[in-house]
Amino acid sequence: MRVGIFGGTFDPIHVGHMIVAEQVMDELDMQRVIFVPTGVPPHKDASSVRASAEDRYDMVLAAIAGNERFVADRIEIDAGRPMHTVETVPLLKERLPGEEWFFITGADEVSNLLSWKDPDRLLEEVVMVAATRPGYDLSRLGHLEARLKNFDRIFPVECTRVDISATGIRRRILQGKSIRYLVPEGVHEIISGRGLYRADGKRTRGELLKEERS
Ligand SMILES: Nc1ncnc2c1ncn2[C@@H]1O[C@H](COP(=O)(O)OP(=O)(O)OP(=O)(O)O)[C@@H](O)[C@H]1O
Ligand SMILES: O=C(O)c1ccc[n+]([C@@H]2O[C@H](COP(=O)([O-])O)[C@@H](O)[C@H]2O)c1
Repeated sequence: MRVGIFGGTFDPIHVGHMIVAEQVMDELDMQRVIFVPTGVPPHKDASSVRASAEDRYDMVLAAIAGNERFVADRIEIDAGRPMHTVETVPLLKERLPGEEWFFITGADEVSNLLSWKDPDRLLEEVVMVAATRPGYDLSRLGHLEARLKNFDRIFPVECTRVDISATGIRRRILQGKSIRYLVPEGVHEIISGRGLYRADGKRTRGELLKEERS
């Protein structure tokens, strides 16, 4: 069985992630994609993560609902401490069935691979899939070739490019703008129902302005 691991902060998970997961799965004939939301991020300031790990996990569950090949795993959330991918991957491989393992990332993230913990060891564990993302040219990966023993284990996959980012979605919410269709419907319901990413924790600026006017 071919399995893809898709790690991410998913703050929130959005349609860009779903397109990458589906198209990489299809292109590489994977039977399963495991979404692994970061608990305490190993590579960025924890305070830059806006939603709680539980909210982000619930949004991942809502996003993958209805796709029997997509599953989610809490390993990094339950750890309650930073986990580098090179630590997470062997634990998942021990616990779950699978013969061929891949780690799915956007091309932007792969181009930073030298700053990850033990990238060459990670590339022994998984083939790293670099999914195309608007604004990130795959030729930018060339600089890794001389620096990584296992550079040939990086596999670019051309995906439909959608210029959506979690940062852009959070910004739109703060501006009181709609994010409908940028995230799966179930994720939209969680964000609006729980008032996630709003400046006041409850209503958007647009909603407050509408209330003031009425
Ligand atoms: N629109 C997209 N197209 C291709 N890959 C994407 C896209 N959005 C995110 N990714 C990839 O998905 C993985 C997880 O991304 P992450 O959860 O950090 O989302 P993000 O949109 O990049 O978030 P942020 O804007 O907060 O940095 C990363 O490897 C990232 O490169
Ligand atoms: O292991 C590392 O050193 C490492 C450094 C940077 C990113 N990652 C992983 O890459 C995935 C995508 O990260 P992000 O910040 O784009 O959500 C996520 O699973 C991170 O844990 C891992």
